[in-house]
Amino acid sequence: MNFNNTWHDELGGFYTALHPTPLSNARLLYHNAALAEDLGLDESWFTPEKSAVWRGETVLPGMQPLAQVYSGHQFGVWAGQLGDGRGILLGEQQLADGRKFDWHLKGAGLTPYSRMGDGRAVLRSTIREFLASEAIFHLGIPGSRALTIVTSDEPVYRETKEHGAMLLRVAESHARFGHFEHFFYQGQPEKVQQLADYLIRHHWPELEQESDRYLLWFSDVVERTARLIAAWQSVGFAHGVMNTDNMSLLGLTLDYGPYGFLDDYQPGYICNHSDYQGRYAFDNQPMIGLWNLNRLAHALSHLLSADRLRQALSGYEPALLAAWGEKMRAKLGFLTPQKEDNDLLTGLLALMSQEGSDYTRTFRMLSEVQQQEHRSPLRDEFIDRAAFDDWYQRYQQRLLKDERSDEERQRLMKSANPAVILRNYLAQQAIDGAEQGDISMLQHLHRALSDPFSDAPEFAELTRRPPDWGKKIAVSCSS
Ligand SMILES: Nc1ncnc2c1ncn2[C@@H]1O[C@H](COP(=O)(O)OP(=O)(O)OP(=O)(O)O)[C@@H](O)[C@H]1O
Repeated sequence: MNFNNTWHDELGGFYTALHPTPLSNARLLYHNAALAEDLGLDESWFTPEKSAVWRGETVLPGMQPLAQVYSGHQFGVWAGQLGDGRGILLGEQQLADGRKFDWHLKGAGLTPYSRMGDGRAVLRSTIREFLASEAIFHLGIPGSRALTIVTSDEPVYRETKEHGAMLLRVAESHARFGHFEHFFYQGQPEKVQQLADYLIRHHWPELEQESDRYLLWFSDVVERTARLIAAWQSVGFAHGVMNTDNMSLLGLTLDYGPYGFLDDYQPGYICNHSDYQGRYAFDNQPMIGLWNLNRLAHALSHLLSADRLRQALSGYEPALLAAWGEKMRAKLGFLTPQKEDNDLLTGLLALMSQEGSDYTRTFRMLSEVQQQEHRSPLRDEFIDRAAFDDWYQRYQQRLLKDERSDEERQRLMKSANPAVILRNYLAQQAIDGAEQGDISMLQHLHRALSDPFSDAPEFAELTRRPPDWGKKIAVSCSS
């Protein structure tokens, strides 16, 4: 196991070095065996004796634990200094194949950036983050991943008393838009440049020798952000807290808090009950991505002229539309683009919104349709049958244009339309069980989310439409 910490070695002034503070009577509750294997960790790493690292009681050779400092805009307002208030970057794992992963322990105790917080995370939010990061990863969307969940007897107070917990999260990088904002607003443009150089050196090495490297790099950040948000929109994922301190420079999904996957298709869905204005509503995400990129561009204004920043930002909308269009065409089973595709897509989405159709189930049922099939079982899901029939007839005509077999199209559609998603009420069942010491639902859900495009009968009950109470679970920033 090979660890170092380049953030520590190359970015003095960007962090405070410190160790985690363990929880009382902490124990490993669950670990991600598939991820462990990918990271080269065998099962012996998860015995009680060797779990001290997951419990924050020890660090491995080569690790240099630290809390990063960053700032950010929260809910559209400059929030000033934030930083890792409850997370500690333990070190960076270097894998033999050249990949590199930050190991970050969330809920690891007080840091100089804890402000009014207690430095802790609770079991509920830790399980939510674990499951969501796995769900997103297996849907093929970039994001951090979760390796271990540690629970404890330490009481942590949110709305009620909860169990203190820790999550070991891995990500290619934890660099955030807020890192640049921090040094820009502190009047330290040389640090902005130092960080850009560091990121290019470690994550965009192919640009290092380019005279235009800052423009090329920022343009790629813009594109990655656009592609990430297009991917979220296609699977119905609402992040919930797209503050600039949660925006990854590498285009990863970071910080799974009060997120929600769409149940009913409501374009204006607000998953975060602390988001009173609906700033982070589902259909606002593409616009917020650009707003956040504009904040980042401002923080880079010593590195690039206003014209060049604008030039890079102008790539956002086309990149987002191209990525979203491609994903939505796959969801509809269109193999070669045709001019009527957009109308068919907006027609279906309008119908779904009017009817409150389940976003995931509707597309999955559409994946079963056969060419020239006059009556699809999907019809029974709609109250306005005439409107559905009209759309369906046009859809059938469109399918004929691809001249491919049903089998080929259905294969494409079933790899774009998941059967299982992480519905809030399912996550809540896993939490309720784990809080009583029963992790069977957590395991079951984790297995299902690891294979979201399959029709495996053992997961059939997870693909049902949620009960009404399940759609109303309130999720807030409290974590
Ligand atoms: N319980 C807490 N104690 C101390 N600081 C906290 C606590 N909860 C949140 N913070 C800090 O408040 C800011 C915003 O919190 P947010 O929930 O977005 O981040 P987070 O979930 O703690 O961390 P991350 O973004 O690394 O996943 C961050 O600086 C975070 O470290």
